[in-house]
Amino acid sequence: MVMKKVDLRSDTVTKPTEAMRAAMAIAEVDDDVLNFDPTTRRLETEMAMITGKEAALFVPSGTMGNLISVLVHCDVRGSEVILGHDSHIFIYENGGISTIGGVHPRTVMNNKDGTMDIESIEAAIRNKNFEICYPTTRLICLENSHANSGGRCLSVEYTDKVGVLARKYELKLHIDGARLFNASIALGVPVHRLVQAADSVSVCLSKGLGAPIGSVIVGSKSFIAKAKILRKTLGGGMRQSGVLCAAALVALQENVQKIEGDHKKARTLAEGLNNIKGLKVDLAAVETNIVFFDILEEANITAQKLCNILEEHDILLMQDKPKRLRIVLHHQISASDVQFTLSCIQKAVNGVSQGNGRS
Ligand SMILES: Cc1ncc(COP(=O)(O)O)c(C=O)c1O
Ligand SMILES: C[C@@H](O)[C@H](N)C(=O)O
Repeated sequence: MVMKKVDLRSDTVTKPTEAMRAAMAIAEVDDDVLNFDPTTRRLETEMAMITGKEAALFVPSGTMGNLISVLVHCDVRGSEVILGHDSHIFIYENGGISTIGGVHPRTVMNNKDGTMDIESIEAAIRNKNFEICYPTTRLICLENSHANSGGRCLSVEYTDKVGVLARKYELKLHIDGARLFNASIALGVPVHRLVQAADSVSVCLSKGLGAPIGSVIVGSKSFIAKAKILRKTLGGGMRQSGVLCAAALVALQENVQKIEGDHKKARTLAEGLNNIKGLKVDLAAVETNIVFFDILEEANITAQKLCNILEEHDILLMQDKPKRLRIVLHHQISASDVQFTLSCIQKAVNGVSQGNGRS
């Protein structure tokens, strides 16, 4: 019997549901480069409506969504983007905005809650009177929810303030909204209101929404027109993309309502971990589906060793640092999976002899 893996490495690991596969099989498709694929257009129309933006564009990944967005806003040589020192764009996207786009990053420290101090953002904006030396600031990037802060949510009030600052200096605002639906559900704020201040947003379909592939960038019609050309330049123009978008449409119908449950499972897991001697969780940081936990010295086990022990029980986690691990909940993790994981971690950390332990 093949044991089901409890895959907690990320919310990017979900498999397409039967409903998604059925929709993919019968999707109405056409060439989305030569004209438009009807199913892709349906998804883009739906996402523009949900986010309150004029237009949308389906892209293969969140990394490409962010890259295209930054490069459209910073289309002049010598451009600079202000972004968090712990942002996904700065840390995990191979420096693409610079290596491909020639855009200069200007990092501002992220606070524990994923925000950047407004004053620090303003201080980082270049003085145009010294352009003989300075790059030109053209864009500010936020990330909501903020992955490396543990999935913390940026409030609509904060986002609006950054929007006011951007407009004050005639800058654009992009939001990396890979987990925007998680932030919306956690805050109880509609998606369109949460991103109202943004000129562009990149939303992942392949994370908490559970679609197998893709992201959507949204913005003005002129922004999306430029983005579509740049997507083709980067090799992201897809032909019958409706096969993929059909699954994403199912995800929008079926999985948004499951996100709150993911957050509850994350909370249960976080509280359970925090009750295990030798482990520490910042419970205040657990606002959505991501849980970071630290292994204390008294536990006398490394993150890698714990990952290895858990893998023997078909539980997969991602190591963040030598004594820190990350767990990401998604709709294919059950409440019993959470309890089984807690039980296995308890035994591994407390050094209890390992049985399979699985009911
Ligand atoms: C906050 C954030 N932004 C962007 C991305 C990039 O998405 P993708 O993996 O689809 O390139 C990820 C993770 O993958 C992410 O966690
Ligand atoms: C690792 C990172 O790139 C990915 N976005 C994740 O959160 O799993």
